[in-house]
Amino acid sequence: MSAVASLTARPRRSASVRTGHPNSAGAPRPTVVFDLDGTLVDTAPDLAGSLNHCLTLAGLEPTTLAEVRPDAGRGAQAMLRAAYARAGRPLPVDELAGQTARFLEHYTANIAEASTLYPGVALALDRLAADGSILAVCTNKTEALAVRLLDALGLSPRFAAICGADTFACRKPDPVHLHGTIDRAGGHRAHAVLVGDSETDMEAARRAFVPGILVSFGYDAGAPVRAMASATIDNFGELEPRLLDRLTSAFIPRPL
Ligand SMILES: O=C(O)COP(=O)(O)O
Ligand SMILES: [Mg+2]
Repeated sequence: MSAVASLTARPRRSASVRTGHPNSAGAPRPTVVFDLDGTLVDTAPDLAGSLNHCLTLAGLEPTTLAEVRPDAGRGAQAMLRAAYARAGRPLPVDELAGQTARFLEHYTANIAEASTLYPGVALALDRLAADGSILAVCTNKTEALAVRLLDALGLSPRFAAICGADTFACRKPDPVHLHGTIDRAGGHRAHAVLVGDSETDMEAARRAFVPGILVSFGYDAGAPVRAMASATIDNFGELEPRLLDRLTSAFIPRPL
């Protein structure tokens, strides 16, 4: 039998029921959980815009996108701390608190001005959904900001669950966040993967006993993170059902 014939002979998964239990053909439906910043969406331009809004009001020079990008997935406080450090200016606790509130207010109002989907995201989500995968988002943005961004980009209806840093008691890398997302999506923990761009994501996957797929184009894809990943993809064309089947069927958690 040719490779094509053997693939087409494989039972198709039913996309009609939102549950992780096997469909009538007996095939388990994979749950594909995505990180947001640096994985589905390049949010660095809008994050840099909000950071520069804060820096300018504090009398500091604006920072460049290249300087912001490595910290773009680490939250507002990390970006502010790094920018003040680059400028050689101390950042007392009360100023950090005020600047964080200012950052979030500006970012909420400008969340989808210059943020863009990474190439191939929409097609990959179509393809995975057509194959019967359950799709979900697990991000360390707050849930409200994540929903706001995904709404603005027209992506929200594609996901069975969108869970943020404040959805559960714990956030990534705590496995509670990833397990809760899978559960809320109606998925099955033994047939799930996490697609992410950072050490936080790969650590969350490892602690949740779920394969972690690293995207090499995100904000944090250095050698240490690659070593933690079960697989690395260079574009969304590589996120294929065959890869998910291979990872979920042969997954042996790495030792702690
Ligand atoms: O906003 C953050 O802190 C990071 O968001 P992410 O988990 O979607 O990368
Ligand atoms: Mg990220």
